[in-house]
Amino acid sequence: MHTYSLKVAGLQRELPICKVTDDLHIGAFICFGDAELTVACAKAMLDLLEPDSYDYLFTAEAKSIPLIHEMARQSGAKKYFIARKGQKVYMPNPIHVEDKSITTVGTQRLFLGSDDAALIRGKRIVLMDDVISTGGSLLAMEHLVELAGGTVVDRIAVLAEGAAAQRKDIKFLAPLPVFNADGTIK
Ligand SMILES: O=P(O)(O)OC[C@H]1O[C@H](OP(=O)(O)OP(=O)(O)O)[C@H](O)[C@@H]1O
Repeated sequence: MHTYSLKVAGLQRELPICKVTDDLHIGAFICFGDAELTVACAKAMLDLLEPDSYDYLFTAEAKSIPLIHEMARQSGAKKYFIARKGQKVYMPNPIHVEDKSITTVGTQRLFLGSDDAALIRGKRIVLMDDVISTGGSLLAMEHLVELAGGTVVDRIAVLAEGAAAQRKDIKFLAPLPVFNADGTIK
């Protein structure tokens, strides 16, 4: 398998290059289980945010969960929000939006309980994710926060993949190219 050598937050990792379609391959950035990387990326992302400029961090499950937790822990935040990709019985009257990402076949849905939505109402929210690629997940999170009555004041990720690296409305630690089947950069 081809790999891509990524340096981010002062650490080097070899990302396996995985097929999305015959024409599009991506470097798989998986923070799960990598405590050293999670701690370093969380610190570097917090360095890009003004501490007083937002009330809550917000993400969608799953791979960004350790990252958002570590960002909250390092910044002393007592609360953060995670949109779920399925409805849970303990979610009172959940609100939901459609979500489509580069790595998932078909459409997902993002859910938020009305208890969480009530806490978000009127608050300044920073959206965070491990990777922003097509921007589909970010857009879905933004819609969910708006539906809850919150205001998105910043968008931050570890990596901006492909064309996302040209976006001016997001903050990120490093760009991640997309690849051809032979492992060369597109
Ligand atoms: O900008 P996009 O095209 O939306 O792609 C980025 C999203 O895709 C990946 O999540 P994935 O859908 O694989 O979900 P997971 O974290 O639950 O595995 C990644 O963690 C981002 O959330």
